[in-house]
Amino acid sequence: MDNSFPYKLYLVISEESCINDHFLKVAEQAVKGGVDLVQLREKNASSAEFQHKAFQLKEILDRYNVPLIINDNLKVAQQIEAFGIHVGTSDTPPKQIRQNWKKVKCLGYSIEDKNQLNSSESLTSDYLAVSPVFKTSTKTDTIIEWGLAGIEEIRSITQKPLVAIGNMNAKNADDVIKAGANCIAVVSAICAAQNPRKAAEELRNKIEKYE
Ligand SMILES: Cc1ncc(COP(=O)(O)OP(=O)(O)O)c(N)n1
Ligand SMILES: Cc1nc(C(=O)O)sc1CCOP(=O)(O)O
Ligand SMILES: [Mg+2]
Repeated sequence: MDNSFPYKLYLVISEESCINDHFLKVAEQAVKGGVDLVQLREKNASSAEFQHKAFQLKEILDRYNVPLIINDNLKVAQQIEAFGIHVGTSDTPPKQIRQNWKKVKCLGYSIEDKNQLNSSESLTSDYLAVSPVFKTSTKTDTIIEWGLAGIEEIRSITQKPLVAIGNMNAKNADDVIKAGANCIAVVSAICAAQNPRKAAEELRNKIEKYE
């Protein structure tokens, strides 16, 4: 498998998803617990607010050498010199991102349909997100639910690193890794936890058993 994507536990964070503490504190605790990649996903913020939050978050993550991915917004990603960007089928397509951001180090793309898998958009991406593995109330504008069989099928078609997202938690993380995912991405399992560090540790331990 591709060494250029060594990440195993991916936190997708927003200010509003952090219900028990400030999002910057949640992110730092999550990193201490074993998160090794973070995405800032602010669907309702203005670009200026998004950029401000991203700067603050990047300052913390840089101390731990944990890369920051920006959701959707190429300008914000470039302005804060993020590690990368995640886009889906309704966003700026990956090839266009590459053309406009030559220095992008990590480009993620959501897979909602098998037909996307051998497309040039997927081929130019650094990882593919299985979107979603299981239905989740955190994001409801999705099409299907891949399930474990879906991960296995995607795994048989592509060699790209696969990120599993959608209702991921410490109970299902091992099955998802066994099915062929390389990395688990979570929102609520960490952002809504009473103790984000402990929640991250639990997930990390589960994942590492299958490394
Ligand atoms: C790691 C990861 N996987 C999937 C998504 C979803 O992206 P997208 O389909 O573009 O939906 P929005 O997040 O923009 O609502 C993601 N953000 N991160
Ligand atoms: C940001 C995101 N993208 C998804 C996709 O299916 O592409 S599901 C999702 C939210 C995942 O939240 P939780 O861990 O709380 O289920
Ligand atoms: Mg998007």
